Amino acid sequence: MLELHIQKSLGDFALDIQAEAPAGVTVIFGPSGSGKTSVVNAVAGLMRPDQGRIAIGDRVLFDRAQRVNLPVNQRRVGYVFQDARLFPHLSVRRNLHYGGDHDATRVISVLGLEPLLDRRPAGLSGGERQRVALGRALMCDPQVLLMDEPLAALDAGRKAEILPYIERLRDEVKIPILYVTHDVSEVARLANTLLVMKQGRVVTQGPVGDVLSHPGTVPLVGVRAAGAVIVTKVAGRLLDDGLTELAFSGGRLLMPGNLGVLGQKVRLRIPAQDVILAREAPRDVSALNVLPVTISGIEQGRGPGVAVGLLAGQDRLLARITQRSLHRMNLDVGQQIYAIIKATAVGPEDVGH
Ligand SMILES: Nc1ncnc2c1ncn2[C@@H]1O[C@H](COP(=O)(O)OP(=O)(O)OP(=O)(O)O)[C@@H](O)[C@H]1O
Repeated sequence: MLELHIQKSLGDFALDIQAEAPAGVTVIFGPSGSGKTSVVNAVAGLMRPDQGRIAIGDRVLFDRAQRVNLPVNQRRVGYVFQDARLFPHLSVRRNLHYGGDHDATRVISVLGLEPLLDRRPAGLSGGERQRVALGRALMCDPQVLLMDEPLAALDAGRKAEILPYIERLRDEVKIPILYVTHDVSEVARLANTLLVMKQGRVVTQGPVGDVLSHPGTVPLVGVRAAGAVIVTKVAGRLLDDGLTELAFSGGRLLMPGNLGVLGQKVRLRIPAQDVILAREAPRDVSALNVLPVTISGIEQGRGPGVAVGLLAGQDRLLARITQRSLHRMNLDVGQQIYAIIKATAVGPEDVGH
C-alpha cells in the first residue's frame, strides 16, 4: 500500500491530498492543472512537499515531521514519462540494463521484449519504445511504478498494442502503480482504483467500478467518462453472428466480437449515456441486452440531465437520462426497472482483460 499525504504550495496553486494506492493500478484522473504530475513527482522525489508523509508499507520515503526525505535513487521508484527518454545510441538490451540489474529475464518476458533486444530506439515504433521504457523502469525492482500519461503520444493503433502488456503487468507485478491519464478508456482497461483530482485536491477515490458508476461522480469526471466498469466472464461464443456472451452478477450480456475463450475474464466499460431505462421489460426491441435492475440513487445535474445509479445483481451500472424522462416515468430510488444496453454501445476500446 502506498500512503500519500502531500501538501505543497506552487505559486498560486496549492496541492493538498490524502490518499492510498493499493497494489494494482491507481489511475489519477482530473483536468489539466489539477496537480496529477505534482503528486507523481512528489513520490519520485522530484518535488519536495512542504508537509506530509509518503510511505510504501512501513518504508518511509518522505516524512516532514520525522525529517525523512530519501533521495531519488534510494526510493526504488520506477518512472515512465509520456516520451520514452531512451538513450538513442544504446541497444534496447543496454537501455534496459541502464535501469538496474534486477531480473531481466522476467521483465523481458512480461513485456515481450525479446525480439527488440538488439535494436536501437530509432528503429522502434512509439509503442515499442514505451514498452522498453516500462521495462527499464522495472529493472530497479521498484516498490512503486509511476506512469505519467505514458500513452498520450501514441495513436489508437499503437495504444491498442501496448495496453495488453500493461494489463499483464498490473496483474503479475504486485506493486502499486500510479497511472496519470485523461483518457477514460485507459481508466476502463487498467484501473483498479480511481482517484479523481480537482484544483489540487482529491474529490473522490475508491474502486474504479464504484467511483465511475456513482451518480455523484458525473459532474466530476464529465458526462462522457461516467459509466460503469464491470468484470464479466466469457460464457459462450456465438460464432454464427459474431457475438460473445458474457456473464456477470446482473445477468448475461451479448457484445460484438470475439472477446476471449470460455471462462476468460473480460472488463467492460458501459457508458452512462448508452443505457436506456424502461419500467416494463420491452418486447420487440432491437437492443439485445435487457437487464432487471434496482434504482440505487438519482443525482440531478445542473442541465437537463439526470444520473441514475442502478444495481444489477451485486454490480453497479449508471444511466444518464433527461429530467423529463425521469418525471414522465416517475422513477424513484428502490424501484425495480429494466436497463437496456445496445450491444454496439460498448466499443473495442472499452473492453479489457
Ligand atoms: N514549479 C512550479 N512552480 C509554480 N507552479 C507550478 C510548478 N509546478 C506546477 N505548478 C502549477 O501547479 C499546477 C498543477 O500542475 P500539474 O502539472 O501537477 O498538473 P496536472 O494535473 O499534471 O496537469 P496536466 O494534466 O496538464 O499535466 C499547475 O497550475 C501548474 O502551473
